[in-house]
Amino acid sequence: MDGKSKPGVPYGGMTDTWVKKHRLIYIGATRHPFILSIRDGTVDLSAFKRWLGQDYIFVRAFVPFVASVLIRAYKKGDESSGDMEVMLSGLGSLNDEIAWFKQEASKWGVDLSQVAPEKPTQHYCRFLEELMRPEVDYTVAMAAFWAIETVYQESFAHCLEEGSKTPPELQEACQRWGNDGFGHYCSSLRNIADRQLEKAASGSEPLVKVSEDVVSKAEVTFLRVLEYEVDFWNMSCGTAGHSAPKP
Ligand SMILES: Cc1ncc(CO)c(N)n1
Repeated sequence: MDGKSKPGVPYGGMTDTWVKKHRLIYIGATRHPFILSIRDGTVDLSAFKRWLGQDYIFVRAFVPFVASVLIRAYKKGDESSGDMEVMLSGLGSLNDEIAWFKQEASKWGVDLSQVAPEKPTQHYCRFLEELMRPEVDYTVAMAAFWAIETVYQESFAHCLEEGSKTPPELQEACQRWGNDGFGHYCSSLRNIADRQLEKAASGSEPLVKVSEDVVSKAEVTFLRVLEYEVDFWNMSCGTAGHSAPKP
C-alpha cells in the first residue's frame, strides 16, 4: 500500500514507480475516510447505500470500457500474451458483479431504477467514454484499467485485514473486491500495463507514436483515475467533492 512492491509483482515496474512517486494521492484513494469508516465499523449506512447505488451505475459504464480494452488486446494480435484471457475473466466477473449489486440493493431497500448519477459518477463515466476513443493507446487504457481495479482491491482488502471491525452485513461487499482472487487479477492487469509501458519506454513498440508521449499520457491517466476515485469516495461520504479541477 505504501508503494512497497507487492509479492509476485515484478519489482521496479513502471506502475511501482508511479505508486511510490504519487503515494499521497494513492493513499488518498486507497485509504479514504469512507473506507476507514467501514473498517472501523463507524460507517454511516446511508453513505454505504449512496455508494451502492452510484457504484452500480459506474459498473454498468465500466463494462463497455473493459470490452473496449479486450478489443484492443485482440487487435494487438499477440495471442501468446494471454491479455485477452485476462480481460475475458474480468468481463465474466463483472457479470456476477451486476447480479450482486441487484441482490445487495434489494437487501438494503435501494431501488436501483430510481438512482440518478451524481456529478462525480457522471464525470467518472465520461472519463471512461474518453478512454474508449480509438486514438487512445492500449498502454494508456491498460494503465487506467489496472488503476481502477487496484484502488478497489487495496481499499476493500484493508477492511478485511486482521483487527478490522467491518460490520458483518458489509463483509460481503468488502470480500467482493478484497479477496485474493481479485488481487491476483489486479496483478495480472499490472503485469500487462508494466509490459506495455516497458515496450513504450524502450521504443520497441511498432507503430506507437512518440513513445515517451504514451508513457507520460499513461502516468497522467493513472493520476486522473486516482482523482476520480477520491471524488467518488467523497460523494459516498456526502462531502461535496471539492476536488482539483480536471485537466
Ligand atoms: C468507482 C469504482 N472504481 C473501481 C471499481 C472496481 O471495479 C468500481 N466498482 N467502482
